[in-house]
Amino acid sequence: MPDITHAREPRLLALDQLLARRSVGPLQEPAPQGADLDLILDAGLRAPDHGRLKPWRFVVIRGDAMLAYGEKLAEAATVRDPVNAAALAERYRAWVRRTPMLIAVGAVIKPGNIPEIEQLLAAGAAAMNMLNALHMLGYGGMWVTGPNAYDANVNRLLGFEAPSRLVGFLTAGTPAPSTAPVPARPDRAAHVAEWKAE
Ligand SMILES: Cc1cc2nc3c(=O)[nH]c(=O)nc-3n(C[C@H](O)[C@H](O)[C@H](O)COP(=O)(O)O)c2cc1C
Repeated sequence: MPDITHAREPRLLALDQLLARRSVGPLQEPAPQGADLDLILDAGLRAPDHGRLKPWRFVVIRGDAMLAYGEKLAEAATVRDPVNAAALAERYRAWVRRTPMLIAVGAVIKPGNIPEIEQLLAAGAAAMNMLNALHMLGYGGMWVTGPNAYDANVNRLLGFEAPSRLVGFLTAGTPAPSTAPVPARPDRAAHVAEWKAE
């Protein structure tokens, strides 16, 4: 990242950080822990939430539990997709071995006036806040879903009984050296319009 600390007025430094965020695939140890991890989780808990339902639920998976979690994913794959179970099991085992930490993010859905989608969006906003916090603290991570995020057995394993559900997993760790080019950011004009009265 370019050294922008002297080029911008102080109130824009956080925004510069935000604009520089990108997802990081290859990660290495250390993963955030202690006070850093608390800050990241607290950032998640600052997400907006209609009706103050506090639907956010974060499940941290790390250390030895990562390997055990990989075995559970392998079991879930056997039920979900028996034909490809062996290949999927190997893929998930390899994935947990190279992932320093996971934060599973979901919403505990409460019945009532607040539509389910708004509770899921609140969980999504929490995920985004945590990705930004990871980046701002010098860590890296990426929001991933895939079949496990939609698998009832995996949801249940992590404490999400329908209608409560996962919105995804955040990988978390320290960015590994990478030569992959940084993708260009979207063109603002392609995504923004201004509505005007006729
Ligand atoms: C809800 C959601 C689910 C995602 N699931 C995956 C996934 O399973 N695998 C993947 O490679 N990228 C997934 N992505 C995309 C990456 O997290 C990331 O946003 C993308 O690679 C673009 O990188 P950037 O964040 O640096 O722009 C997902 C993104 C979102 C918002």
